[in-house]
Amino acid sequence: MSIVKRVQQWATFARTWYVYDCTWQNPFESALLIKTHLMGLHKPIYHPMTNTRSVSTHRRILQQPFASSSSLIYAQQQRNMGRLSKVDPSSYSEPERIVTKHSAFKWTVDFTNTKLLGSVTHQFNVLEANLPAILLDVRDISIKNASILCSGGSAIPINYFISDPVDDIGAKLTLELPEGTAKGDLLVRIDYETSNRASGLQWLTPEQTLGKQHPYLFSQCQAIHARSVLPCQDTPAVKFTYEATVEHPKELTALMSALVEKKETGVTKFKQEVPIPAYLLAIAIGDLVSRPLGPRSNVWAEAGVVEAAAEEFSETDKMLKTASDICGPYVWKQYDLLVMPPSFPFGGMENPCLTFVTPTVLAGDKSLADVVAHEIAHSWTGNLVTNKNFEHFWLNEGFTVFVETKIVGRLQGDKERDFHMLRNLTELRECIRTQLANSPELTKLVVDLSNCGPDDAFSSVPYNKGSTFLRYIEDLLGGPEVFEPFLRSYLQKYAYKSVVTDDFKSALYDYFNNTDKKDKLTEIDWDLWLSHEGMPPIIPKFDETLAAVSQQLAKLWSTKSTTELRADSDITKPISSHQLIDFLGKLIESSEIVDLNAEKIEFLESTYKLKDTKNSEVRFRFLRLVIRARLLQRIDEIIAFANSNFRMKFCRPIYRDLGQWPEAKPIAIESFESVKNQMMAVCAHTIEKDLGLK
Ligand SMILES: CC/C=C\C/C=C\CC(O)/C=C/C=C/C=C\[C@@H](O)CCCC(=O)O
Ligand SMILES: [Zn+2]
Repeated sequence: MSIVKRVQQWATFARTWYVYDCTWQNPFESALLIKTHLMGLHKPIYHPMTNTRSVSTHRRILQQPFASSSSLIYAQQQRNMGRLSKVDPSSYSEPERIVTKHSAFKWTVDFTNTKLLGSVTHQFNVLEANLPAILLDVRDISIKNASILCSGGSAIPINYFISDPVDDIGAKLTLELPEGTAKGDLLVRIDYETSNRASGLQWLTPEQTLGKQHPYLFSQCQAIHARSVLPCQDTPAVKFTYEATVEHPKELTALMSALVEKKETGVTKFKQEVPIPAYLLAIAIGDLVSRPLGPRSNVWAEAGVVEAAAEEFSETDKMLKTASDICGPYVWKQYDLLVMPPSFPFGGMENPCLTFVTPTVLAGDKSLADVVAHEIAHSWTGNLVTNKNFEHFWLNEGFTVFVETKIVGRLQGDKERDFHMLRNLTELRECIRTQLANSPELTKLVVDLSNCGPDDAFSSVPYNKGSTFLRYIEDLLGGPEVFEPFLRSYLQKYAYKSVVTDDFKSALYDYFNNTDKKDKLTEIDWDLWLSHEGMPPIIPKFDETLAAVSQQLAKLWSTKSTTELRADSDITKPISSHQLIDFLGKLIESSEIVDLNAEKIEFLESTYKLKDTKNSEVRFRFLRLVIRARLLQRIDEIIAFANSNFRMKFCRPIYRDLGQWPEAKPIAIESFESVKNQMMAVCAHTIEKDLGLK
């Protein structure tokens, strides 16, 4: 073997080794020194915490690209070794030692290079004397400089390095502190820039926008993508206020999850005075206009869609008032909506002061505007009382769906409220049967994220199993009259804080312990609800009037032939779009559908006028039935829908279904490869896994 080849082998092994253990805590240290020498780095390297002299060498080595084949092994090692935070398995930051109180961003938005350039100044509260270093989360962030800002205005540069990359999590930024750092306030400024592959940002070219004239930028930080936008304590255990100065093309409008402080040509200043977790940081910049929705609400969108959006979301203020009646005062001052480009990966995102909402809910008849009720509810459940880490995500989402259904109940009646819950259960069954078929542990209400990134754990379980649990408790304790006052007291008790499930449990016991409901509490099997897999162990008694219709239709269409159906007048009785959605969802669930062929599909399509439906929930379910019927002649239509929006709720199951259909799979893969660059990282990454490409 030539010496060159031998050196190459060593180099490959050495790169793997860095990935395996970057902290020099094992007997291979001397081997590492030899290998780094062979790689041409020529300088010995030292443990980063004990020798600051060689920090520049660390940086050279630790910012090397990491071998992806070994990074997964590394991720497990890293988690098993307990190096990720105890408070939050998805974060390196150490909220038990230091917390961020306030952050000030100064960003220049560079559309040419698709980067944010600038700085963040964090105001920390140091909780431990002599803290050796501040650990922050980063992902694809390039640090230019870091310094401590002194009260007199001077800046002391500090050493820093990035290490310990973990698949789907990011890496650790260590900012070394001078010896004897005291407890209390500490200001640290970091100059940095984002990468053009930042997982939390999406940059659209003018051609990818509705107006085709200007570029567009938006963020999606939940669950742990804020770390690709700025170095931060990217854990919901930490909440901070923020201010931002954003320099952007002067013809565009900049919006953030905050109040606008000042608007000048090409510079917008923002302020968020309510402490938020990093995942609620949000920014959008584009050619945007607005229409008023109420005294504290506007809807923002590209001009081509703003009128339709204003009409669709005209109930926003009513929903806000109803939510305040249920939950307490609205503390965020403004509640605006921003209609996103179709590639936004979720239905809605509860960014404070500015909910992001997918254009796929613009059905033309307000039938999908429940998403807004959901995002409004987050103003209390999630944004005010926040899960401490994403293992307890059900505290955000289960509570939010629970409040959302209460808003629906107040505005549309209890029958609609219960139908909403029952539709959610249809979705949950489908999710457990398909998406989570091979991950039963993710069907638990409280999940273990020590070996799994939050994006991979995301499903409708925390939403629908969580809200079912709360409805069960509400019914058990005597209904809304008894439970809603408790809900308000819980929200008040933990407002501005982050919680785990035990906090909810103790609030519940504290509240009801001295009442006649005390004995009822003993009936709750917490372990069964929180830690067991599968559907909710108890389904509360819901009003089934509206669901009975969709149930009956699903039964007819799954058991009867097309000829029999043509003669059945029951199938043509008028139904609501929600009943149509639930009926199609139940049909998808049926283990057998008699005569599922082109003729039946066409009859279904004509009976319910599905060809020109604007309702994305309807179209999505119908096309899944087309896939189930294996109608290859309609593949273009299926793919066109999957690629018309990258809301993961729709495109993931469609791509997954296509991946299980041998004749369609190559077409699906080819289509996915051709559009994946237009998807947000989270969407491309999960579909890649669904299609078995990763
Ligand atoms: C148990 C799961 C643990 C962690 C997952 C948390 C977040 C993961 C993630 O990928 C981000 C989710 C963001 C969701 C935002 C909005 C949803 O309410 C949308 C629901 C789906 C839809 O309607 O499109
Ligand atoms: Zn939500």
